[in-house]
Amino acid sequence: MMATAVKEKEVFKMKDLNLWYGQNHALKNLNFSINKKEITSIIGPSGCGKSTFIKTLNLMIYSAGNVRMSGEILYHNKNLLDNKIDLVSLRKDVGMVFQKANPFPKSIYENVAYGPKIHGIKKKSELDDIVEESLINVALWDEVKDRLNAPALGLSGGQQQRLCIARALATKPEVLLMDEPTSALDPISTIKIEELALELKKDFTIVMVTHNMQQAARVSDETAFFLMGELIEKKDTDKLFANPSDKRTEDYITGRFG
Ligand SMILES: Nc1ncnc2c1ncn2[C@@H]1O[C@H](COP(=O)(O)OP(=O)(O)OP(=O)(O)O)[C@@H](O)[C@H]1O
Repeated sequence: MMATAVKEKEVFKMKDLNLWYGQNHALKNLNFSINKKEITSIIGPSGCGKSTFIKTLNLMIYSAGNVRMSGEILYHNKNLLDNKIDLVSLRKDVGMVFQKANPFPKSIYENVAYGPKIHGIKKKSELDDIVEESLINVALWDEVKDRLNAPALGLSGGQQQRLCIARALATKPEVLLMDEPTSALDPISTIKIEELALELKKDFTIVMVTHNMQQAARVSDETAFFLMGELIEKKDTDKLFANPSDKRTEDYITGRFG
């Protein structure tokens, strides 16, 4: 018998998820879901567990070492905390981009072709198509199509971040995790990434950690407010900002702390 039913529109469902770094109880009894083809923002003050949480969704959290978890993280009907999970295939389905763009010190082309090559695609024409499609998807193709063999590190910060998103998209994931994807970018590059996220949610499910409440308000369908490892509330972004249910959410979004 299946322990938990997952609704069709739910991509992830957390059930009593707890996480400890050694003795530090960093995530406490999380129970909520992430919906398909929506943008879900995770907000909250520094140290509340945003990055920890987002890294549980593709189990990158294991690389922190000294981590213990209990409960369930259902990805569709699979519990990621079962030890049978194939990490390579999980990370193909659940891609991630980070605060600081981190292209490989290789060409623009090689950055995007890297994932598909690892997953066994060898044919040049097929790789070419994936590279083109991924770069079109992040609105970078026109800017780089004449210099695909140039070093990725020669791009601007905003372009590098879009390249990293293209790299994540090249393996055709279902979910894109974004951990403060714009905090190192100027306002114009930030808006471009936000517009891109809105475009991408037609095809992908996006989970985004952000320090920037205006950003959460601008782009996300749902917003989750974390405080000291707990989920205080999660609901439609408009409702959370206009009409928070919890005093602590209200204090945070009105700038009274954090
Ligand atoms: N690798 C680690 N080892 C031990 N403790 C950690 C580790 N990473 C994070 N923590 C602790 O877990 C808690 C949550 O940290 P986390 O980085 O998830 O918060 P955050 O909300 O993303 O913060 P910020 O907004 O500052 O990035 C903090 O108490 C932090 O010190």
